[in-house]
Amino acid sequence: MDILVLKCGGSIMDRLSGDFFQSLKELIRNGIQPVIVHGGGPAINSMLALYNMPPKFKDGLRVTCERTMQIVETVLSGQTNRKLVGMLDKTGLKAIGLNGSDGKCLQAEYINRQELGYVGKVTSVRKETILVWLKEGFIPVITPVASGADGARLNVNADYAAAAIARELGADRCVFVTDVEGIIIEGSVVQETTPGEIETHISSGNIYGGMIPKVQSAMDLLSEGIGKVMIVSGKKAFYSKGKWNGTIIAAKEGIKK
Ligand SMILES: Nc1ncnc2c1ncn2[C@@H]1O[C@H](COP(=O)(O)OP(=O)(O)O)[C@@H](O)[C@H]1O
Ligand SMILES: CC(=O)N[C@@H](CCC(=O)OP(=O)(O)O)C(=O)O
Repeated sequence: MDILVLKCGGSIMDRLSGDFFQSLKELIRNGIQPVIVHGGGPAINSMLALYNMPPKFKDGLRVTCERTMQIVETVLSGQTNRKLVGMLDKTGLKAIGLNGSDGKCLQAEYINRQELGYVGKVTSVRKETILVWLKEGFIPVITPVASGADGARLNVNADYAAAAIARELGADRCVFVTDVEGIIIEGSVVQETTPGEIETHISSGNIYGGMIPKVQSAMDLLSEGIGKVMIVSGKKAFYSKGKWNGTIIAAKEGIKK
């Protein structure tokens, strides 16, 4: 079974194009089984604003108090996940929404409870909860909320959640869908890059902000044997007529997309 883990970023969630869904259809026709993990940072920020709660981040992770955690779960699980499952359904694709804490699919530990509150790092993925749906021909759509050992819900960065899921499923490919066409350096989309080049671009400030958890996850996955990691845009086709569009990050040069 060829599995593709696709992370859909909050930056693009409301702007996913018809071509994006056509790409998914073509992949499925070619025997690839997608698993989707979604984000939703901007939607969480909008809901927090309604409660006059300014968003706070530390090293790219949301500082999450108990009240914020309730809002994170309400927005991600109750709105974003529903919306995405609805869009897939409308396109004629069978999808099933899962909260990461359903069936203890995602288990996590606190990263630093004092500094970040209810923020987790995935420690294990119960893959049966995902595989059971794949076998039935559904696309699992997973919200990055995990169960902590103490029963608390933990907020997990969606890029890292997608990487943990790709790793556990032994996915063939992990694709980060975002609002840019790939890694852009000096105004041009890079077609292919390697961990060595990425480290240089991070040091020079050419890769920054929300792109960092994606390339960090990519480098971790490559070192663990997931051979193909991509950054693609949700505004256009990321796969069409058997060809991939976007940046491929490969362990060494010359890996075909
Ligand atoms: N070198 C780069 N190439 C492209 N985008 C970059 C780069 N460095 C930083 N970024 C930023 O990363 C953003 C994508 O990350 P983010 O906003 O967190 O999206 P998502 O919600 O999809 O995870 C881009 O919109 C861009 O502003
Ligand atoms: C701990 C942490 O930061 N969690 C993220 C989860 C959502 C997410 O990752 O959404 P994007 O993919 O849109 O960034 C958050 O609360 O925003």
